[in-house]
Amino acid sequence: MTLATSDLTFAYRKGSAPVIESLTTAFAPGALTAVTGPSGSGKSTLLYILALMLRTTSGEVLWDGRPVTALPDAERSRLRAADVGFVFQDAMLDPARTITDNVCEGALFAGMPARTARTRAAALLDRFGVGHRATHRPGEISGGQAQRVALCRALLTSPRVVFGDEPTGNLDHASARIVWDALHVHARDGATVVIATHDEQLAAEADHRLVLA
Ligand SMILES: Nc1ncnc2c1ncn2[C@@H]1O[C@H](COP(=O)(O)OP(=O)(O)OP(=O)(O)O)[C@@H](O)[C@H]1O
Repeated sequence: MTLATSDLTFAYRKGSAPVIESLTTAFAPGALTAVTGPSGSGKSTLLYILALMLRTTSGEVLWDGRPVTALPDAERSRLRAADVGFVFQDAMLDPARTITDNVCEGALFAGMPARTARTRAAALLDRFGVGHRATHRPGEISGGQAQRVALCRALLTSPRVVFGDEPTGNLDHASARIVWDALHVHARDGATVVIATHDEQLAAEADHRLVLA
């Protein structure tokens, strides 16, 4: 899916200085774009806007050319559940639920049959080396393992769009490599992947770069 912004401006409060001003850009399918820029330049904010978690103050966000800003909340949630995977800097797993249940939750919300979700979850957990933790709870696994679980959750529906907000920020080099490469492979498979990062080495490997000031 092609994501685009047209003259996008965003301020957190009415009358306050915009965090993003008059941004017109596009993110193509089949490519990983690294969004870089100093702390506070609006990288996370841009991802939240593109993922329909925040609404623009003015300007438009286009999903495959369709304006999505003015859609009702329920429709925006439905689009997000159907098409978007999101990996945050912290894995943000539900501590009360098993690893498998954490991975499946969003897909079930998006309407995937439970049996399909569990089968896919098992395959993804195995692929990322955490299959042996499937019945454990988040408190019983390491930070690097938790982030791989979050990656499985983001990829479970094979979403057409995946965002990463500093997805490797808390990881050791080996785990960061696993997460980054998986996101890059997902892009190569045709998805639109947009990652905010401070990691210059990884950003240099991206297909495209958007630098916020
Ligand atoms: N919920 C909020 N309410 C008000 N201001 C906010 C909110 N979230 C972020 N901001 C402000 O918006 C600006 C952009 O923040 P954002 O988190 O998007 O930047 P960033 O480039 O991702 O930063 P970092 O690299 O430190 O994560 C900052 O000045 C920040 O203080």
